[in-house]
Amino acid sequence: MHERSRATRLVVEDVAKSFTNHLRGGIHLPVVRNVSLAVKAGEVVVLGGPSGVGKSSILRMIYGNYGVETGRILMRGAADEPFVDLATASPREVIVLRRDVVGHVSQFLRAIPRVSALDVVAEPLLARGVEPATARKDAARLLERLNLPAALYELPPATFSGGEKQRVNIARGFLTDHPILILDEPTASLDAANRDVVCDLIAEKRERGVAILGIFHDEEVRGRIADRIVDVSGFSARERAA
Ligand SMILES: Nc1ncnc2c1ncn2[C@@H]1O[C@H](COP(=O)(O)OP(=O)(O)OP(=O)(O)O)[C@@H](O)[C@H]1O
Repeated sequence: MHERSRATRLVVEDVAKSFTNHLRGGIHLPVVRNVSLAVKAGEVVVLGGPSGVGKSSILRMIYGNYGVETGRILMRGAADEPFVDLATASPREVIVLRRDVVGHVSQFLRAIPRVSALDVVAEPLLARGVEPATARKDAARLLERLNLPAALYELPPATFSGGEKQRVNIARGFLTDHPILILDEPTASLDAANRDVVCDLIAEKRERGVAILGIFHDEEVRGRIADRIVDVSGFSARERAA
């Protein structure tokens, strides 16, 4: 079992994941097993290892997008709160954890038709009861920091460039103050200047005691932000190619 302290916010304990393809005669694809790691408040942990080893699958289990086969995923928002096991949480509990405890920036923005960029970013604040005018002002400030042209704020992001969509996605994930933040390659489609902004935003979250777990393929970004790299190869459930 992983060592836990008051600062621990996220614990992944003996988690396994495999996929079964029912359309292909039930082909069973083991991905990871015995995944165990912990992230403390104010710590940035990066998942490493080769393509296909299971990094994104681990993040998806932690955010509740993929079911957890075995093991536990414990999270809490503060030292004096009890841990909740996301692996066995009800859909309603998962919604509450996502609202209050765990934030997420995915690789791609899922744009909602006709909703403006500003409202896409402001939405998680509105869900937490923040005044619409305040939420939109905060959203605009963050989009400005990420160099999104103001002319785009009122437009739906569906037609934005890859990097513009990703900056809307980042702003949405960083605007709230979740105590745990899951980042799935947020800098992948960004230019150098905006990558710098995202590194600064991550450093600010860490300063404020957020526990961060992410995937970053960019070596330079890793070097700047990672307190620790966990190599997922150690949890691979596959036979190594000879
Ligand atoms: N929904 C799914 N159904 C079936 N197989 C899946 C599913 N999601 C992931 N996999 C498989 O699990 C394995 C691990 O994928 P995953 O995306 O977690 O790897 P990764 O380490 O994040 O890779 P990359 O660095 O290339 O993004 C892959 O072989 C992938 O095909």
